[in-house]
Amino acid sequence: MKVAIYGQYYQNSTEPIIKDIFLFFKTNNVEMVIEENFLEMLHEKDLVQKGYKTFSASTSLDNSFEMLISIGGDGTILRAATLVRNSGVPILGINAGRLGFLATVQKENIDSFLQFVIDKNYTTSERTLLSVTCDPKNDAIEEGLNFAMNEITVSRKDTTSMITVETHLNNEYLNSYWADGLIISTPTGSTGYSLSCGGPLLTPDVKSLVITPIAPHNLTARPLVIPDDTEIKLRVSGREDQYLVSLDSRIASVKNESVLTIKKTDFKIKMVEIPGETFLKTLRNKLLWGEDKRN
Ligand SMILES: NC(=O)c1ccc[n+]([C@@H]2O[C@H](COP(=O)([O-])OP(=O)(O)OC[C@H]3O[C@@H](n4cnc5c(N)ncnc54)[C@H](O)[C@@H]3O)[C@@H](O)[C@H]2O)c1
Ligand SMILES: Nc1ncnc2c1ncn2[C@@H]1O[C@H](COP(=O)(O)OP(=O)(O)OP(=O)(O)O)[C@@H](O)[C@H]1O
Repeated sequence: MKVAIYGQYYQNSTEPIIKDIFLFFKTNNVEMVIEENFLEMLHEKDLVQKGYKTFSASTSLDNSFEMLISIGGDGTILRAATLVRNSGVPILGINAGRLGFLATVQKENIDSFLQFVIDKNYTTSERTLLSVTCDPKNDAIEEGLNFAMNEITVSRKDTTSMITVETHLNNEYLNSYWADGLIISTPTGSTGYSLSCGGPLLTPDVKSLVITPIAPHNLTARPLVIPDDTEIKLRVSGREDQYLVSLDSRIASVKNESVLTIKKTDFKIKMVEIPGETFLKTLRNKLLWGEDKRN
């Protein structure tokens, strides 16, 4: 068995996690291929021996990998998705961060969870992604990386003034949102930024997207759930020349009046689900459902 290992940061708390993972996989004869920048950080701290094979953003993973293990928080998983791309390699997140909504394995239980991996006793949950193209073309929206697992947003830049987001669905006019911005969220992203702006929660397997305005000044503008095969076109205007487009954690500046076309990608990202660690359990645990002792 071969696994890819990825992390974005090195902190003191990385050491015990790495030790646990490496010892477990070595004992079980699992080959580890490590993302090149992360391996450099581990070498600097003298945490692992030399001689490991590496991968990078430019050498895409293939289906000879059982999975990619992401060490960090949700942000690290979002970045891991840009390494996995359309390879079909599933992602398992070990939560070294704070919330860890997508990173489901707690660092205290690494061994018992990795045993499920060795035994191939896990399922995968397929996540819909969104892609964006810009007309005229915008080099800051990197070709090949123009997709998001959580959401694509447009928002105001360098101003407190609101933007107007003219929105068409399948070429039919929907609305011109007058707001700080607009979020187009996948079901995965529905528990992220969209939730903070009053959007609904979607389970990951729902075939829908959510359009959630960010602080709309039109008080009747509400989050809207649409089928995930909808083509969404946005044209932004505002006082500044440019506005911001975000794809999960990444941002680009786009010129006003450009047309953004957003639709789901033709590939999905697979997230590893360990027995007993379901989305519903994560909802209860991370959103503290059931903590109200009155019921
Ligand atoms: N006001 C907000 O809630 C807000 C604002 C900007 C971005 N975000 C989210 O942050 C993401 C980028 O992450 P980052 O690490 O670069 O930023 P960050 O460091 O600001 O962290 C954002 C927080 O959102 C959580 N998060 C990310 N994806 C999530 C998901 N699918 N479900 C539940 N929680 C999730 C993370 O655990 C983290 O606590 C964006 O995709 C967006 O969803 C949220
Ligand atoms: N490899 C790592 N080793 C140890 N700690 C890490 C590692 N990666 C991330 N962390 C910790 O997690 C924090 C958040 O990481 P990351 O940016 O991946 O997640 P996030 O998007 O902020 O989400 P979350 O709220 O789930 O932590 C970091 O600031 C750090 O404290």
